[in-house]
Amino acid sequence: MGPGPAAPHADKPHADNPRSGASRRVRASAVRFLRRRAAVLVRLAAWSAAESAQTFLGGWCVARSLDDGFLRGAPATGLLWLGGAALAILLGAPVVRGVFAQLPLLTEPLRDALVRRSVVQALATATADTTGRAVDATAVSRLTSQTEIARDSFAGLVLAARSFVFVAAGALAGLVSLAPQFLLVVLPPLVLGLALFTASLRPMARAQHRYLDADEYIGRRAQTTRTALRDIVACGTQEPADALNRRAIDEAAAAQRALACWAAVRTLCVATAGQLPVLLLLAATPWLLGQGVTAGALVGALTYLLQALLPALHTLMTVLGTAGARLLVILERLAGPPPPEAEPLTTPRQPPAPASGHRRAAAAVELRRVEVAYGPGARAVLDGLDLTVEDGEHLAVVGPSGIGKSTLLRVAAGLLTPDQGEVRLYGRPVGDCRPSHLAALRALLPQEAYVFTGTLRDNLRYLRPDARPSDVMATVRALALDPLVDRLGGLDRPLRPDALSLGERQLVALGRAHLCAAPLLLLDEATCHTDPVAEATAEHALRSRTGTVVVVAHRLSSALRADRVLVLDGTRAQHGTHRELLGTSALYRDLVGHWNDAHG
Ligand SMILES: Nc1ncnc2c1ncn2[C@@H]1O[C@H](COP(=O)(O)OP(=O)(O)OP(=O)(O)O)[C@@H](O)[C@H]1O
Repeated sequence: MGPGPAAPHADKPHADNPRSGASRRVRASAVRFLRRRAAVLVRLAAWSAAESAQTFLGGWCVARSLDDGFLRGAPATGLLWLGGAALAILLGAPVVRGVFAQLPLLTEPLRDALVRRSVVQALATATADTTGRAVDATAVSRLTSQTEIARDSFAGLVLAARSFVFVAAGALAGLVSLAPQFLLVVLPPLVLGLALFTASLRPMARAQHRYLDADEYIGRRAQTTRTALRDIVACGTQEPADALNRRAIDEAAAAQRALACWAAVRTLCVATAGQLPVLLLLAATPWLLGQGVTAGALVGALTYLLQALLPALHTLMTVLGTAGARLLVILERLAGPPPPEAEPLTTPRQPPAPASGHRRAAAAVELRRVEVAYGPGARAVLDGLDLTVEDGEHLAVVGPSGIGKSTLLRVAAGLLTPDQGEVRLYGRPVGDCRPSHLAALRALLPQEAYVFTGTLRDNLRYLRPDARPSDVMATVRALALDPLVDRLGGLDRPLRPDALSLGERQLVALGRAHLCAAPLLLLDEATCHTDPVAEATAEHALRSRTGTVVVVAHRLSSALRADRVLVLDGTRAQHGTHRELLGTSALYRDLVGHWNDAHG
């Protein structure tokens, strides 16, 4: 009974549309943010321009030291030029200081803006909740670690992007000044690598999103499974729960593989834009020498490529691929709608609003062409089954042993995803319901009643912890549980499950179902160990509460009490009242005959 695993896509973290909307909002906010800080950007560019000069001087001095010094037999001149290159490196120190003085003027306002936004979001979530119970569990993380990560990623991004632009400008200017032919060799692979990298950014960000989503989904599934463990075992739904968890893990593994593939693409881009020019330069040396390019210029060009361009490119691509994607994800989350609610630690107390907003207008259960087979080669247990159970109806399901009655209930409860067909609860496809929604819509009582060590009151209130004492007493009266309460020494005396008979355990579970807020109760031979009087009392009580009851009938009396009976007969299904079915269904007549024989 209670929350069980839902279809794997039931609580997928983000739909596509909210995300693209969030991307747009992030872009617009980023443009506004940078526009307002144009002065800082100009100062940053001014300091970075000095970095261009430093890069330019580095290669140029090396070239001169060879051409005008060492290769001409004038080592003193060569050393002088190398001293110039060293001086350029030393001059880099104040440049770095100047850049870092400007950087906080960009990163701190971003952090402040993100903190402000997180607080507003958390307050909006809390104030929008009229029950006063809403807790945005991610708010603290957004306020602390996520904003810090965003700030650090942004700082890294600014540093890397700025450095690449100005270093590349200095290096390209140096190459042209040494020999314009260098551009013919260096530019094509550089442009190709950068274009490839730019094209891969969007899918790389998508892969990062997918991985984070999958990772978070595993976390939520682990929490859900841990919370619902007792119920999963009690309902015998370990297999579907296991399958869902496996699917979540497989998805995370696939997402991580995809991410690794994009990391490989990034390496290819670095190789194309950064290392291929070096190779081409070496290969083109005879041609370049033929063009009158000097040996010093060649070494200077290699200095530009190896000392300046390649490290800047490598840093840019790594930072964009990792910190950039992280920053994008965090900004989109902060700009988008609040993240999906974590699975509740306890079963929700009230059913959520139905999808259509017309609970009474939608059928409680709708099955359309539902097919279920346990395994690829296995015979279909349910084959193209159509079934509508109206809200407020009481349906009994009958059929020979092993025909698929429990399967039908598990499908209707959203615990078993059919191979084909559609299942709706109150108008909403079960696949679209999060486990918490499913738990609020329906309660499934299996034959093996689940009772835990604790008081009888706790056991009864398990699916509705906030039930008032008067509600509990109403349930005790409705199900005639007084003798059991007396025997146990009161509602608040601890009970031991193994000290209860199977029938008593079923009574406790039935009481729990009576007290819970779910409008749909699915009873899978949940009264088989109770005596016929207790069964009749329980069914009457469950039926008297507002809602729908579907019962896998253990006795003929259950079928007689129902509004309608569904007879499962192999792949065929017939329904009607008891009287109608006696006339139309030979199988039903057999079952009734068997029940009559068995019970005199
Ligand atoms: N997890 C499973 N794996 C493989 N086969 C299964 C599984 N669960 C049920 N089956 C098979 O599916 C068929 C229908 O089982 P189901 O429990 O739905 O029948 P039932 O009508 O409820 O039976 P009973 O009245 O005996 O409880 C049976 O043949 C059963 O062996």
